[in-house]
Amino acid sequence: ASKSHGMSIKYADFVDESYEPTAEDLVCTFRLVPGEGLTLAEAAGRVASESSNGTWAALDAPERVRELSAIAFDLAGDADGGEVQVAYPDALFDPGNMPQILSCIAGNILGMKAVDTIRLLDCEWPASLATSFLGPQYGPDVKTEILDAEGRPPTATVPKPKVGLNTEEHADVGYEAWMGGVDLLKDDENLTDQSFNRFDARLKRSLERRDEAQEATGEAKDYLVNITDETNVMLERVDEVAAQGGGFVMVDVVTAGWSAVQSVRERCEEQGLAIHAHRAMHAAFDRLPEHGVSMRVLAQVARIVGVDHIHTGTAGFGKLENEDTVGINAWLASDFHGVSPVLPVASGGLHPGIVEPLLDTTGTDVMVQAGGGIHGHPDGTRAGAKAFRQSIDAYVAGVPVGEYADDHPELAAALAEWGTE
Ligand SMILES: O=C(O)[C@@](O)(COP(=O)(O)O)[C@H](O)[C@H](O)COP(=O)(O)O
Ligand SMILES: [Mg+2]
Repeated sequence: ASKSHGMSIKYADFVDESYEPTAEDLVCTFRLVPGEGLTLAEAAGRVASESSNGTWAALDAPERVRELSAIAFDLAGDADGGEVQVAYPDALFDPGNMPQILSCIAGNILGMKAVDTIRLLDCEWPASLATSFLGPQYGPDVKTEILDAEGRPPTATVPKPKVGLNTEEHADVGYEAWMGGVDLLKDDENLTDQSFNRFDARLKRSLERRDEAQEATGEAKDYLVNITDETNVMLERVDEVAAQGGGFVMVDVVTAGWSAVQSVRERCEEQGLAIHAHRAMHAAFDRLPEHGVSMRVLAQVARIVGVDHIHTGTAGFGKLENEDTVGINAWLASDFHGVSPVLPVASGGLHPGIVEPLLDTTGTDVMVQAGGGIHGHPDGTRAGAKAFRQSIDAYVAGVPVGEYADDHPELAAALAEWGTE
């Protein structure tokens, strides 16, 4: 039977340099190096085609199918590489389904021979897609709606060693840190439900100690308990945290996957819990500048799906490589189709001596987390927590940290131990 629709679509049809995107388009910016023998336009056509509704063979398709095709435009560069914009009509997507959207814009195209390397750098999201998800329930409002951290960065601490403490030891570390002035105890990413520190017992005992510390300090305290596991288990744990009087859950959003995060977000809506997003494995996507998916796009996805906090790095001050912390934080706080902002989290190698340059760079609308930078304090956890809180209080008061340490011995000991770099 001969081709009947009269409309054949081939790679070249997916490029229109003069295309003007509409408000209904999802516009993605890619950095790519064309595969051998291809021009930038030829590679861009293949990217737009394969990430929307085309393939390598010329196809016969009715007009209405053609309307779902993406368009590559605004090509900047040459056969050695460049940046390409691709506009996807929102009708291509399944609103409220993040795995489907990512299967288009970050799917097979990352493995095509038509490009030597390709990186999804940024997205301009249409309101139709951005608002088809729940978005954050609290965002930065956790500072006042759940915690007593108005006008300052909330602080969190991960007990270190990362895993191995038993339930009582874990809750003790929490109590000491809370008594020292930290707002949030946080589980490490690899602490879930191991036999030496079971989830249920850890949750119950940590919240009991939290209640004691709240009583003693008069300040709201809470627990970023790691619920990451199989989705149904995570949903049960959301209910358990709410039943036990916790205000937050922590989810490793990259390893758990966006489908699971969406389900947890729905359950947290019912239970009124805030979601702390850890991002272990993000570097598999975003570390190499010429390939993968940028942390900026991962942060956009996290905001749209609806986490309240997400780790975005330490702007180069800590122990981990980070990309564009300040730019990503600015986007997480920006106006975005009425979707709530997200509170960025600075974490990884932080200690009281680098809080000042960090906040000078990021501003104070961040959460700051220190594990080693508190529990490694020469005088132990409570002194470490005090020193960390003192470095925040010094910054908010506008007093140089060295000067503040003059009459804050815990801070002085931390600066003596780790310096200010
Ligand atoms: O395991 C760790 O390394 C941490 O608990 C920090 O511990 P320290 O405070 O002891 O360094 C966090 O998981 C990282 O900060 C995550 O990286 P990011 O924030 O970049 O996602
Ligand atoms: Mg960790």
